[in-house]
Amino acid sequence: MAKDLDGRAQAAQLQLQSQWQSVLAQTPLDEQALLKAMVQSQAALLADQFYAAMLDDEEARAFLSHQDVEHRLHASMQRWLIELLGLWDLSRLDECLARQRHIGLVHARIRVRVDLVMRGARRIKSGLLPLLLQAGADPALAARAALTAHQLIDLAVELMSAQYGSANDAAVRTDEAYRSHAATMNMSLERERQRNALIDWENRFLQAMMTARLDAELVRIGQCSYGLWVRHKASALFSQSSELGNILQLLDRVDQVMLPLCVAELRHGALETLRHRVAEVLSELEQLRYLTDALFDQFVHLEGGRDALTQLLNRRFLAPILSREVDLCRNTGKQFSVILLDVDHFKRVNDQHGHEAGDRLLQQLANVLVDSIRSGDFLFRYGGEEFLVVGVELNAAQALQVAEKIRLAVQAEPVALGQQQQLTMTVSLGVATHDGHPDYQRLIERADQALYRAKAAGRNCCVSAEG
Ligand SMILES: Nc1nc2c(ncn2[C@@H]2O[C@H](COP(=O)(O)OP(=O)(O)OP(=O)(O)O)[C@@H](O)[C@H]2O)c(=O)[nH]1
Repeated sequence: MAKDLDGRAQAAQLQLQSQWQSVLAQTPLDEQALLKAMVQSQAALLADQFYAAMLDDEEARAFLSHQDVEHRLHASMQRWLIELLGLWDLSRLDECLARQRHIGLVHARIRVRVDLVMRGARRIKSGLLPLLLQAGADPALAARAALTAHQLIDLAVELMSAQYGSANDAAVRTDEAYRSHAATMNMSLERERQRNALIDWENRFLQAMMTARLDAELVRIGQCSYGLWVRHKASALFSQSSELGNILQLLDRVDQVMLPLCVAELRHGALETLRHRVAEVLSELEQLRYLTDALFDQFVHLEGGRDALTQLLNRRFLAPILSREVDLCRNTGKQFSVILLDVDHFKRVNDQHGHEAGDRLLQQLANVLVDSIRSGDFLFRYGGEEFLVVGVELNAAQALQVAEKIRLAVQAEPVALGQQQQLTMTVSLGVATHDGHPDYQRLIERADQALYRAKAAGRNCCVSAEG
């Protein structure tokens, strides 16, 4: 079903592309020149008209009146018009189409309704002919040029709307895909099967090494049953998982780099070097086993929306939660903040103490975080060793205080690694407060930049995006 939808959406896009192409190819040069001259001198006025139409709508007024939005969107609206009506270069068509799709995605994210965009476009269209005539163009030529401009604007809006629709459908489809796969598969059986497939390949690899027939006999790991499962089934089932990307990279590394090295050593090398190469492959297989287990663990908990390791919220629930907070903030005027947190030098922990110790450290960190925030706040495992707090009804100064409290709590609680050993962990934090901008992605980006500054400032500190 999802595939059919994708296929249909692609066919519709190709159709729009070819229609756009023929408008560009068939428009006479005098029409092109007229539209180009008009849009270059009147883009600001047309953008004003577009916004005036949108601002008629009370809901749109709430987010369009944000100063930053007004400033940025007004400028990008002018660029959009100049590109649409002033650029008659077929070689840049792909770029132009991609831009329309991107605009559609942004609209979906900040939930600008499609009918509002169409209303703005209609206002622009109705202003075009008067502007062309006002510039002194021959009336017949002006009428033809206005018609061409209408076609281009319609095509652009259609492309945006198509993208808007698929962006909204995508989240639902992802859920459906996960659920329907889960329902039809016995996941613990599947996990066992893949474990065995990996062991099977390992045995064949060792056998091929012992009989020195690596070249002829051994199927590449990417081609064996485990590799096929990863590339086809796991990619569909676990498409949002970071482990999957790592697994694919490891498979490539084994096939492209490590096996050729083993072959070379078998032919010409010393036994000691060969042993070393084999050990390297075995260590990569161990890593694959770890990542594959993590993949399945995630799946089991995904249904509940929890991250498997830490039991915190999974980041795919971030979008609906932040959207709702943006709405609440608009209605109540109460600000909320996000705190993005990253463990310092976490790679060293894994390298020196092993992945299991790293996992334990992340679990303990999750507990400290839960204890440091209020029960109304949201806590996400944002990435591997990154966490995100959505602090509701929290202004910039309060959010910075919470971040500092978290930083001190983490530092104060060493992780027990063995009977004797303890490890003090530190974290860096970036804090950003919602400033009324409707796109929550901007808020996360600001927190991310603040976190980057905290790392650059030497780690184990908090930086606020508000300066
Ligand atoms: N044990 C464990 N390790 C993970 C997990 N997720 C990600 N990692 C590891 O976390 C490490 C993150 O390393 P980097 O991004 O280089 O950052 P860092 O070492 O923390 O350094 P800074 O962030 O610059 O202080 C990588 O080695 C990942 O493999 C997990 O769930 N468990």
